[in-house]
Amino acid sequence: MVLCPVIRKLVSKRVVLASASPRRQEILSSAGLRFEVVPSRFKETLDKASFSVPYEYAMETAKQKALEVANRMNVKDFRPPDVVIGADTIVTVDGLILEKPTDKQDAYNMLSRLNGKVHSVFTGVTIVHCSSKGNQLETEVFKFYEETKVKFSDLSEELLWEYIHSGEPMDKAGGYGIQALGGMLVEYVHGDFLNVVGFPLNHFCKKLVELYYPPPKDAIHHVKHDSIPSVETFEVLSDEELGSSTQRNSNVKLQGDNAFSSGAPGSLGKKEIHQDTMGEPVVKCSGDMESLTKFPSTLVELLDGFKASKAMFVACKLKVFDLLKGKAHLKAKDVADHISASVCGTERLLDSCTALQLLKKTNQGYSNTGLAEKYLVSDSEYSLHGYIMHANDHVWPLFTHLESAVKEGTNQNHRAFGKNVQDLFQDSYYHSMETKLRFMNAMHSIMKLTARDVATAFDLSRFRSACDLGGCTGTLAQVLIQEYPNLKVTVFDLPDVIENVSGFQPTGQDTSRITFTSGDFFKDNIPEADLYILSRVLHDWPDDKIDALLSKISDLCTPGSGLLLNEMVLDDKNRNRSAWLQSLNMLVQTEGKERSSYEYRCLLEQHGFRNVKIVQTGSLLDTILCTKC
Ligand SMILES: Cc1cn([C@H]2C[C@H](O)[C@@H](COP(=O)(O)OP(=O)(O)OP(=O)(O)O)O2)c(=O)[nH]c1=O
Repeated sequence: MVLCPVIRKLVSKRVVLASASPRRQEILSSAGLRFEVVPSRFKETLDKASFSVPYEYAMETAKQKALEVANRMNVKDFRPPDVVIGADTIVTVDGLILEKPTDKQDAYNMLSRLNGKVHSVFTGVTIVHCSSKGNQLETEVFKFYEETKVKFSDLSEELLWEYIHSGEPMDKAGGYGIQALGGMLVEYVHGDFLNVVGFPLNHFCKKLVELYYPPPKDAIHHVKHDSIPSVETFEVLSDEELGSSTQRNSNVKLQGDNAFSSGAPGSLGKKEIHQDTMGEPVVKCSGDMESLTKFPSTLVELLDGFKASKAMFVACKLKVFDLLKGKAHLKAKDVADHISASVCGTERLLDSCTALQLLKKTNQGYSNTGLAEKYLVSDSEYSLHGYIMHANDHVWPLFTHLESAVKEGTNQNHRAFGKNVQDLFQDSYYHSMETKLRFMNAMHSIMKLTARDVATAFDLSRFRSACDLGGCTGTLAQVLIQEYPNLKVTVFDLPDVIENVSGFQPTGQDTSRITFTSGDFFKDNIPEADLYILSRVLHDWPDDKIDALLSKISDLCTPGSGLLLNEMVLDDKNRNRSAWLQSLNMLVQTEGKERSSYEYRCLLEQHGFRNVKIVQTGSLLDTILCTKC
C-alpha cells in the first residue's frame, strides 16, 4: 500500500538509495518505494568550517554521496540509474557539528555535550535525476533539509556509560539512536521524528510532489501548504500522460468541483475521504500499486523481459556486436551476409537491439552503443559474452522447465538435457570440451566484472596467503594481488579447469604471486592459507556437502584466519531482483540455493566463524568476511 501516491511515480524508474543506513532503507521501503541499495563510498570529510550553516554541510555531504554512486554506476553499467537518493544526518549543539563517534570516549564526549540540553538534528537529502549522453553522466540535483529539535533529560554518568557500552551509539550521528535504547534519554522532540532516525519522509514526499506534479496555480487552493498534497488530485490536473490540455482543464474544473466526492471521473482505484489532522479533507487511495497505475508498465516490462533477453542472446551468438566492433557502421543486408542469415530476420533483430539500446541506427547503418562495445563484443576486456552464451545455451533451456521445478522442488537437468545430474560439474558443465570452455568463459566474464568490488569490499591487507577454492581462471586472484602487494594466492580448482586456464591469463601483468593447484575440494587436501575464498561455490551444493566443505576449511583455519564468501545475498524485503531471480536459477539447475544474510551468518557461526560482516557491493556479487575464532 502506498499512502503517498507520488511514490508510485517512481515505480517504473530505477531508483537507488546511496546509503548503508538500515534506518533509511526501512523508512523508504515502508513507504512503498522500490529501490536498490548501493552504499556511497564518499568519505564524509568536507571542511565543516567552509559552510556558513550546518545544514548546508549536511546537504552537500548528501549530494556528494549520491553523485559518487551515480558516477560509479554510470561507469560500471554504462548507464546511470534514473534516480539516486542520498542523505546525511548530523547533530548540532553549541555551534558544533556531531557525526558518528569514532570510539566510546568520543561517544561519551558527544553525549555529555547533549546532556540536559536541546539540540538540533539536521538531515540533508539529495534527489539526483540521472541521464547519460554518449556515456557522459548528466545530473539534475534537488536538495533540501529538515530540522528537528530534541531535548535530552539530565542523565547520570553511570547511565551514559551503560548506554555507550550497549554499542548502540557507534553508527549514529550524535552517538544516540532515538528509535531504540536512546529513546530513554530523550525528554521531548519537536519536529519530524523520522528525520532524527535518518530520513525526513514527510518532507521527501512533499519534494516529490513538487518535482513530479507541479500544480497549476488555480488548482491548488484547497491544499494546505505544509501538507503532502493529495497527488491523486494533481495527477488528474497536471500529468502529461493523461492527454491534451483541454482534457486536463476540464479535469481541473471537475476536480475543483468534485475533489471531495468519491469515484470522480478519471479517478483510478478506490478513493476514500477523511480529514487530516488540521481538519482539511484529503482524498486517499487504497488498493495495491498496480491497480492504481494508469498503465501497468511493470507488467509489460515483465511480459517482454524474455523477448528482450533472447534478442540480446541471439545477437551475441550470431556475433553481431563483434561485427560492428570499433565504430563500424553496417546496413542490415551487410550484417545478414556476414552472419549468414535472412535480411528480413536480421533487420528485425537489429531494430529490436536498437530499441533495447544495444545498437544505434543512423543513415550510415547500425553501430554498437557504448554498452555493447564494452560488454557484448566477445573479446572486449569486460565482455559478458561468455556469461550470455551460458545463459542462452544452458540456463534458458532449464528455465523453460521452471514450472516443473517449482512443482517438484528439484533441478530440471533431466528434462532440459535428457540426463540425470549426479555430479553437477562433471555431468553438467564439464562433460565436453565445448561445455567446459563455455562454463569457464561464463565464470571468467562474471568475475571480471565483480572482482574489483569483491576484492575491495573489506581491507584484506592483514592476510599474507589466500586460497581461492573453485577460483576457476584466477580472475579474482589477479585483482587481489594488484590490491594487496603482500598477498600470495593459490587458485584451487578441478584438474579439468586448471589444465585450461592458460588462455585466460592477462598479458603484461606479473602473476608470479599466483599459483594454480588442481584438486577436488571435497576429496583432496586443500592448501594452507590465512584466508580462504569461496565465490559462487556454496550456492551450488546441498546442505550436507556445504557442511562437509565448511568443516574441512574450519579445521584448517587457525584463530584469526579468514573466510571470504562471495555470493548474492537475499534480502528480507525482496528488493534485490537479481538475487531472487538467481535463487530460481539455482532451483532449476542445482541442488543448492541462495541464502539470506541471516542464513549465512548462522551457517558460518555453526562452523566456528565469528565477526561475520556482509557488504552488498551493488554489483552481481555480495561479499561476506568472517574470522575463525
Ligand atoms: C540522531 C540519530 C541518528 N541516527 C542515524 C541515522 C544515520 O544512519 C546515522 C548518521 O550517519 P550518516 O552519515 O547520515 O548515515 P550512515 O553512515 O548511517 O549511512 P550513509 O552514509 O551510507 O548514508 O545516524 C539514528 O539512527 N538515530 C538517531 O537518533
